[in-house]
Amino acid sequence: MTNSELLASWRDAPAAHQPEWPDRAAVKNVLARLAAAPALVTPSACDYLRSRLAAVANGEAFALQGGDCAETFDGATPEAIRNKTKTLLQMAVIFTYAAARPVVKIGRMAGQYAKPRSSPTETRGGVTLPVYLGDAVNGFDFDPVVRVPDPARLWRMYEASRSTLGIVDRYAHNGYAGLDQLHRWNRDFVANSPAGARYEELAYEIDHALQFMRACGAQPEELRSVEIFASHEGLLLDYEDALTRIDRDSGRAYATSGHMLWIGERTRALDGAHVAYFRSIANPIGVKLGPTAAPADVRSYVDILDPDRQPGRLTFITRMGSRQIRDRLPELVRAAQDAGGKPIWICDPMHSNTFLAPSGHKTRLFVDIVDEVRGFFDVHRALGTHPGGIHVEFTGEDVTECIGGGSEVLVDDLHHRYESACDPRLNRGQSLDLAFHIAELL
Ligand SMILES: O=C[C@H](O)[C@H](O)COP(=O)(O)O
Ligand SMILES: C=C(OP(=O)(O)O)C(=O)O
Repeated sequence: MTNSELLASWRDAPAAHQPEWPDRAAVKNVLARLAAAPALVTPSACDYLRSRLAAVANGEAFALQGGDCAETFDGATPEAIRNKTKTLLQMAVIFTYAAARPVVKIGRMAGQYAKPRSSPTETRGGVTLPVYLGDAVNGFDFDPVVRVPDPARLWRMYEASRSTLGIVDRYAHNGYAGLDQLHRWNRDFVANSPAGARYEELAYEIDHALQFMRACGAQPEELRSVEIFASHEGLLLDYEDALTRIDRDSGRAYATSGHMLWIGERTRALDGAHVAYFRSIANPIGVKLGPTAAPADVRSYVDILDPDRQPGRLTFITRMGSRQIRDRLPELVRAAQDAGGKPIWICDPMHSNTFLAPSGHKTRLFVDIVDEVRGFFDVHRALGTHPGGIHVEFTGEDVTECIGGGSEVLVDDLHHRYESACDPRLNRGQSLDLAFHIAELL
């Protein structure tokens, strides 16, 4: 198959969870605009992430992937993005110190605007409307006009992603994200949170170590800037295809909407359009694996998506649920080994631990999240493989969406600040608390 045949091949396969746009001409127009627009990330930056992930595949680094369940256009403010970035950096510092290994930081950011849903419709008070599919497709308000898929939103997704990348990039490189700012990230937070206070103690220890290093003449690069990569679920294939660019040097195709894209649990059919599209791009990619994933599927993903067995190319993001992780994961890890693959294994302890609280809020128990991560580490330790990282949904705000952890959110607190546009996220205290639990495992 030629490169362009490979790139076009996804169009012949069934594509699950694609929006039904009412105005096809408008879709064509916006896709043409996107196809002519500048790439959001460069192929060389994607290759660089792959090289960093190769260290994770080799057991020399740990990966932290996290951010909102569903980004929103209104939520893409500099302050909210900085708060999310700070949370990501604080968690990463906790891991780095605990594991004494580099942490590859990957935001669920700058592109996480489309959601696969369980049902195509939502009913409230006897009224049924199309379900919210993410800001890239329709609006969140329960209103018949707002819920109609609008292709102009694909352009807004591009713009919001571009502006988010710019904010993160400035934050990462202007001195605010360097290790000498450890206390500053926590300043607004330490007073009212046990996890913040624990973090502060750790920050003092790190300060001490840094002073020692400076006294020895060392100037670690992380003191001044950090690397933060962007990832999202590559759900909307028309959007991804329009932003696919051929790298002039290598002749390979790259999704330029983000450094790393993943295939979701609902769209990972082996003969489906998502697998076909992902096969054609050279980015580092992920595949979510839920409890129904079979060992034979894993062998096929390795063969189809990582034919060259390139370290850092393929990540399996497992989301089994705290009750199934210990039973389901071992055979999948062995299947990847049988196929001669060396994928990265990342634990998503969020997506199979969701339930509906009596108040009607979708929520997750902090203890289940911790337990799934523990199960993930137990399995890898027993098999002698590397528990490569975690994938979490969090925000930098003090929301009340998950129960327990940090400064204890109770089931009756959920309504106080439930702001997620889709699934429940850890707030900042819960995120740091989780990071300290994981640090013990590291
Ligand atoms: O984030 C994951 C899915 O999009 C989400 O869990 C779907 O939620 P639903 O089951 O409410 O549709
Ligand atoms: C939809 C998601 O998860 P999953 O595919 O694992 O259900 C997600 O991570 O947003």
